[in-house]
Amino acid sequence: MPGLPPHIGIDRPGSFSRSVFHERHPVLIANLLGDHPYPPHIAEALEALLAESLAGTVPPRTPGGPEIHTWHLETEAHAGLPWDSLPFLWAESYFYRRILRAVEYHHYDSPWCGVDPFAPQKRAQLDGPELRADLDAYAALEGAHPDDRRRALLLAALWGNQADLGFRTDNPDASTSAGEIVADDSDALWALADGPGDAPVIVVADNAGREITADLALVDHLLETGTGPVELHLKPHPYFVSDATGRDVLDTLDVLDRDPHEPVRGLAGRLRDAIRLGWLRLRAHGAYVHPTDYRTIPSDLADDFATAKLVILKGDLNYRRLVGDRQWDPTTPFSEAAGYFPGPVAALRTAKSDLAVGVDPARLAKLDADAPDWRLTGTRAFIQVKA
Ligand SMILES: O=P(O)(O)OC[C@@]1(O)O[C@H](CO)[C@@H](O)[C@@H]1O
Repeated sequence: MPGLPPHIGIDRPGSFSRSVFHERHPVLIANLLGDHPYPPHIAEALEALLAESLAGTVPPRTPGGPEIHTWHLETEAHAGLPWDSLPFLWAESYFYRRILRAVEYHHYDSPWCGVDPFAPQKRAQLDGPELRADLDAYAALEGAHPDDRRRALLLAALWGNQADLGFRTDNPDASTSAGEIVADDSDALWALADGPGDAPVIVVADNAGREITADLALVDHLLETGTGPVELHLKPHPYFVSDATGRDVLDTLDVLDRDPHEPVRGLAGRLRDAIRLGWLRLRAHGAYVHPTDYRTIPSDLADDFATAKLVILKGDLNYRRLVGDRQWDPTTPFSEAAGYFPGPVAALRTAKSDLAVGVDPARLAKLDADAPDWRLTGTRAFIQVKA
């Protein structure tokens, strides 16, 4: 779009975005082949997709699945281009769409129809010791001062974004503890969430497992302290390894139900009641798996965003789609980069890609000097608000 910085691409040797394709994706495909007894034709399709994405061009064929018209137009606009020349955001999104095609996720007459290729990885995190520790910490908040509890729930949802399994594909030992918050507009976030009226607060979820668990605890708090309903927006199908779908929310509630801590079981019970009563609305929308940024969201979703009390966008990919996955000067004010968004918006994100906006210039200089890879390690976080 005119007036915006150029897209982040995947062509520059040594860049993070290129490493996602050349280092992360080979591991990702190997994980899928190890996790499932795929028959030869599916294994070959996955290997062919990997080879094509490393050295080939975009074929003219529209990848199957829902919203075929959108994907037809997107494919038409990019067919014949070398993968190397594609914008990072578009290329990644298309890559995951093609994975679903390769594993026949949307093929009604395939036994693999509806089998989430990433389910084994998601299940492992739901059963893992890190989630156990998170739930212990949640239970320990019982009786905490309301301000401390509120802060703890917000920070758990923020740092929960470190647990994204796409990032962990080639960073298995990445830190899982809280790091530095580069921008903290949390007062503005609460001022909006606590505002009067019965318009919903919308939480646009990111990852399943530890992150959605923390998000659900935050949603419960928003329901308890707010004056309107909460909408939790989910992906309509698997995407970017650990992105949360409706199925993942139900699996998470089952895990919470079985927890030894009463406060955790109580959380699950309140959330189930809220869903039944319509206070918590689970929603999915095709726009969340489009290969484009939120400047081009469909009008029905834009209208929902415009009338919400606040939209909380979780995670790095939502951040990339909000401000645009572009070569922004990191000191560009957040309110400028996200100024077009149709309503009040808050981004909660740990930095796991090159993109950053709204960084104070003195802080930027220090971050760049102290830890040149600070944008990529998930150890720096952002809470940014555009009212
Ligand atoms: O949205 P999330 O889960 O926070 O992060 C998505 C992510 O894993 O995908 C991209 C690279 O594959 C990066 O933006 C980031 O590391």
